[in-house]
Amino acid sequence: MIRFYHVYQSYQKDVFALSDISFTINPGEFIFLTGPSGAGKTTLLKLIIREEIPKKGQILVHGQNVSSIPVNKIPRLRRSIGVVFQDFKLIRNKTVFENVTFVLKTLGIDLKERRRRAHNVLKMVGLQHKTHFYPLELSGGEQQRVAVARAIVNDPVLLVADEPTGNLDPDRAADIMNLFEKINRKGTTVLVATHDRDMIQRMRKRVISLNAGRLDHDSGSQVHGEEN
Ligand SMILES: Nc1ncnc2c1ncn2[C@@H]1O[C@H](COP(=O)(O)OP(=O)(O)OP(=O)(O)O)[C@@H](O)[C@H]1O
Repeated sequence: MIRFYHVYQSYQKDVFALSDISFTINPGEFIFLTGPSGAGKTTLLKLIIREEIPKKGQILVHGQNVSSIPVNKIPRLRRSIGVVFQDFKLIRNKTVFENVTFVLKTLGIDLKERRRRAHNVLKMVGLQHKTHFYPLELSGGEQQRVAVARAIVNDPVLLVADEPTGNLDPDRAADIMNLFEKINRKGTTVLVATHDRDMIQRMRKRVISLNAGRLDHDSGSQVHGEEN
């Protein structure tokens, strides 16, 4: 599903945001990616969605080498991945409904079906009553939940989330994690970057820890026969 093989990323000469990262994530796994601020978590997620290309090493996502994937195949790769960005990336002049169903519209899915799917996911995140609001009319936590709804509306094969509970109170954060677990049980692979140690402990999932760009620990490395 996802394989990193001796991956390096740098933004400045000889300064590495990621150094020699290798791991494999199998289909259907639920993984937390953790580590201090600046450890490289967001960078790693950006490499998976091909927002960036590694300086060295190989990354396979769904069997494709993301560095060499043709430009015209990138949209298809991205459509199979639901992403919750750290800064939500909601479109300001579109309503919650339009934000959540934007991708469905580009895929030619009709309004009735878009409404049905939006209703389902907005109910899951507890925002069905805010369907026609604009992002700036919502709290930070509500915007975050819209971003989660948008990420799952197209039943992605892989869900990638960068601090998806950072702006939420503990009860809401637990709701979102329960939702992710539910999605995971239906077969979606879930990868969540977070600082929240309590949540990680409570959830008892595989944990990959980064520190200063290096893979510090992978709780699943023996189970999954990795070479870290
Ligand atoms: N576009 C960029 N240009 C230059 N340096 C960058 C860029 N993006 C990230 N970095 C650097 O790469 C390192 C890793 O950053 P990254 O955002 O991946 O960390 P993180 O673990 O996600 O941190 P946080 O928990 O604070 O979000 C940091 O030292 C950061 O300053």
